[in-house]
Amino acid sequence: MSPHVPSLEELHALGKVQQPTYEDPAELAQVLDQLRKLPPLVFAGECDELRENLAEVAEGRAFLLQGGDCAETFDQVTGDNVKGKLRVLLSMAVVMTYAGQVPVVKVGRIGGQYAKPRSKDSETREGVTLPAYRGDAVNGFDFTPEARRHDPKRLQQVYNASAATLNLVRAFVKGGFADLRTIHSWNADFVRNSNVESRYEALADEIERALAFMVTCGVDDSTLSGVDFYSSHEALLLDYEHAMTRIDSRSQLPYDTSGHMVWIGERTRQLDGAHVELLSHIRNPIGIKLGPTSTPEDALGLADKLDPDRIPGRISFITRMGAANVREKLPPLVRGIEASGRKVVWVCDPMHGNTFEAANGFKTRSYSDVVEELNGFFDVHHELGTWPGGVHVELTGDDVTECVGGAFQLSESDLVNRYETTCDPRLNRNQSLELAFMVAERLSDGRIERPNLIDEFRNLDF
Ligand SMILES: O=C[C@H](O)[C@H](O)COP(=O)(O)O
Ligand SMILES: C=C(OP(=O)(O)O)C(=O)O
Ligand SMILES: [Mn+2]
Repeated sequence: MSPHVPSLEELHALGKVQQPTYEDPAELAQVLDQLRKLPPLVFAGECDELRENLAEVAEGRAFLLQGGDCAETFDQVTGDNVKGKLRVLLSMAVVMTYAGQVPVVKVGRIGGQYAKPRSKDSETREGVTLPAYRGDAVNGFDFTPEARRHDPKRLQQVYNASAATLNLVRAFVKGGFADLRTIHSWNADFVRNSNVESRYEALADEIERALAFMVTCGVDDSTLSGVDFYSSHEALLLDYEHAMTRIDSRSQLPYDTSGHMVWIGERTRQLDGAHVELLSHIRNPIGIKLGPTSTPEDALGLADKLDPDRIPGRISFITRMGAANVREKLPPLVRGIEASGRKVVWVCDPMHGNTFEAANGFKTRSYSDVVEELNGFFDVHHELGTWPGGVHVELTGDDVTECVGGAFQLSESDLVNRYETTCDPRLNRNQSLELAFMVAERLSDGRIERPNLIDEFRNLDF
């Protein structure tokens, strides 16, 4: 490894925030040795390509859609599950591209999102206290001492599960599943009679007609058959991310090859901490979560440390203020960064600042709070003249009942029906598509200054 990347020991010496505690260091060392020998999961060139796409977002010429599970699990690595998530993300992207008239950069919280930071180290049920579940990368969800033990062999399973997922994602997005001409079939088994369903069907009809027209006119339709889709996860486990960091043979620069984009969470963004240090050395595009306690100085310090050369597309600030805070807390951060002359990607995570416990004990979020935070995000950027670059959401392709509200007006008493997440509540398929229509409306309602694709099209030299 390049002398520029600190050793694992040096990183751990900077602190062990949110890290597992393993009983047997030799067992961990053996797993990490194995991981270091395995092939990269993504290629450095793909990370560069995503960074270039994100540079377009930073310039206001594209929009980022980043979404997927809060916590992926090993037993959900199935064809149907991966297909379901991809289907909802691609449908959302189509809605935003067509109705919002903006190119959409598509990034999944997928193929690596297996480790979770927690607010408490332990969990107590009926008088029994055990270590908290920290994601399948660290321990098991079952409430038993065996399952909750931190097991380093799980890191090998993270690699295997990520490889299987990414393999299928690549096959789907390039192998015909994402072909725009099949857009109707993506949601053929939609929950019937919903307002979202009919809006989606109408939009799909319009797109079909537009495509048929293009093809009739002789426009080359080969570009319709596949899309670019990238993977991302929180770079939480230093052991794993360090082991997956490799020197790119073309550039001799280090990349974290566990995913295309990695982000630093709200709980691990300490400027002098190990996570910021490791990510300052890798060349992937980086996300940085910023919660309501973030100051402009925090954001500037992180930007300077993680992107001293101001590489376009390198940094995305993923703000997660909460619906009640966004209008007050976001503007100083945006002003501070803009005043430094930096062009970053501003992304709204409308999930993590809006979690609450329902009366029946389920951890949930209200769809209306999610929309409220997004509206605040769009309004703030509109007022400051900056580009609201993207949205980062926790969602699933299934018809789960984890967040309240939305088209079907899920109530707290509905949560029990299909509550399947192992960590945070996710938007279901209807709620996700509803959100995509809402975002598309905000992007195209004329309030936000942006390139007009129709004008650009008119000026094309045929
Ligand atoms: O996904 C984010 C965090 O891991 C999660 O919100 C923490 O949840 P907790 O407060 O239940 O630990
Ligand atoms: C842990 C997460 O978020 P945050 O770091 O913003 O709390 C997450 O994205 O699941
Ligand atoms: Mn989460």
